[in-house]
Amino acid sequence: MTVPNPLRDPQDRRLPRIPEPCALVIFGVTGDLARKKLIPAVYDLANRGLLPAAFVILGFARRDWGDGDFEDLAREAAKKHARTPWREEVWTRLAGNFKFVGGSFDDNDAFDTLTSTLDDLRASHAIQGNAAFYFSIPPGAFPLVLKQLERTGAADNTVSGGWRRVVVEKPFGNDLDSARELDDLVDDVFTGEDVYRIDHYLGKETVQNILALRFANAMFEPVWNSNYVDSVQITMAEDVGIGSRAGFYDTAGAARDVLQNHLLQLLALTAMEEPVGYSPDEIRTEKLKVLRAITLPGDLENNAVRGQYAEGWVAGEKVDGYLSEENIPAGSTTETYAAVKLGIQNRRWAGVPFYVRTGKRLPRRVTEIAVMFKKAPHLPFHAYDTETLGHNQLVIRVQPDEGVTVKFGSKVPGTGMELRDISMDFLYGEAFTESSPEAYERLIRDVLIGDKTLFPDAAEVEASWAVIDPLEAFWAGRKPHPYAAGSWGPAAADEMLSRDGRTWRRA
Ligand SMILES: NC(=O)C1=CN([C@@H]2O[C@H](COP(=O)(O)OP(=O)(O)OC[C@H]3O[C@@H](n4cnc5c(N)ncnc54)[C@H](OP(=O)(O)O)[C@@H]3O)[C@@H](O)[C@H]2O)C=CC1
Ligand SMILES: O=C1O[C@H](COP(=O)(O)O)[C@@H](O)[C@H](O)[C@H]1O
Repeated sequence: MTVPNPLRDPQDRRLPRIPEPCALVIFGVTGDLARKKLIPAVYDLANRGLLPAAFVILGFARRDWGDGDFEDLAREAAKKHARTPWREEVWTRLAGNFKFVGGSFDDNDAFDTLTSTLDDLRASHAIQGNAAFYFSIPPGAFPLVLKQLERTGAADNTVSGGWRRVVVEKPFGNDLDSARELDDLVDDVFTGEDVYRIDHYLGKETVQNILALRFANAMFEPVWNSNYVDSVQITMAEDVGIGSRAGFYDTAGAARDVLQNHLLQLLALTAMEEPVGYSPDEIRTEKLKVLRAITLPGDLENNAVRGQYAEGWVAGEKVDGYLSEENIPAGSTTETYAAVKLGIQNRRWAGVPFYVRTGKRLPRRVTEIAVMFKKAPHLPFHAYDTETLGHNQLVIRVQPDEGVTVKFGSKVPGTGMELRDISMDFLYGEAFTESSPEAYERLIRDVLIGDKTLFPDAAEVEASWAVIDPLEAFWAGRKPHPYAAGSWGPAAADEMLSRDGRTWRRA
């Protein structure tokens, strides 16, 4: 046992901390994310007893609503999407704490009303001046809402007498330049330490477990490098299409929507060095070194593939192609699939390709990180006995079958010496009685208690755009490869790996 160093591990994380009295202000409270994730997460926190006794949830949207209308929407959303069981008594306690302000982002009166509502709550000692502003709104509206919060003084924690924090959804910017502009603006309006750039993948239990797996054990780290690893495959596949998000999605595409953030964060956690301690700064320092060391191959023509789904069949159901989705402009060349080979220029990973792919309308929803090991340098068996042996694999199954799989060769029972690959599985559902909190539940609580460990900082976001920008520039003006909905993406993505003598793992 050593004396704890408060810089390396600033808090005892075994005990759940209850936030101070506060308000959570959600902009875009009628939207998809707020209804499916944020409001249910607030209910789950209440259900687990992790909200302060004095807590107000304040919704803002373009509706002529009273507090009761908002409460009705929230109840329906929580009942439908919460992870924890429905308990009427929990809802009853939460229910009196809903407030609603209606208006558009360019409506000064609405923001004045919002600010005076927060002032009244502080004056009545309901929230002690503490408030977190959650931007669950189209990314293009971030600057306007920031300016409104600046104009009204609502962002100013010296005036409010408590803390004022802001949670900015992804994508943070549209490229490196716009991310920098947004960084400047958000740091002007709030102080840097009060800005939470959210990437909900970091709130997933299985993603946090990457560091535990790698650094709490002795057996993985010695082989976690280019001496033993042949390649790494990171897959984020979705069976859904773009749903009702055409307006946002068509301006973004798969690379900006998830590659720039979720997938590069998964890559950073997989490839980073051991942090000095489990504190926000130490972890970000190591992730940032990886993000800055990422390179795109010179030959992008053969190593970066973008695709767009055409009509097809998913889970036995005929579905439209992207171009027939509601509100998608005719002839759109936005990609719904992206696959790219990345390198990491450091001693640990030089020469190891990281193949990263994501797509909508693929056969099933699965996110995983597969570390593919090199083949054994020599086998003392006959070649015909080992025909079915592949690479050893360690697969971190992020979702939906949360767990870890290790794949290795084993003797087939019998008198001969035939070898075959087998799998050893760790399943969360079998190993733990505790249920995983939903990512947003974890992250909202972190915002309210002021823990930034799981939030990327400006430098990480900028380093990620520096990877994506040249890719987008290369793709500009090129048509994506069509792929049938329900397939694993364009043939060009398979060819990309086969040129390297590899195949995609069947996820
Ligand atoms: N949906 C998802 O699965 C995920 C979304 N995100 C991010 O979350 C954010 C929100 O996404 P999502 O919920 O899907 O978006 P939606 O389009 O479903 O919702 C947007 C919300 O913003 C409101 N809004 C838009 N314009 C204005 C305006 N001028 N004035 C007032 N309110 C306005 C809408 O209100 P109104 O009802 O009046 O139109 C609505 O409540 C985005 O940044 C997205 O990238 C991140 C991860 C996942
Ligand atoms: O951020 C986003 O993530 C969702 C997928 O999230 P998951 O937790 O269900 O894996 C994706 O559908 C959406 O396009 C993207 O904006």
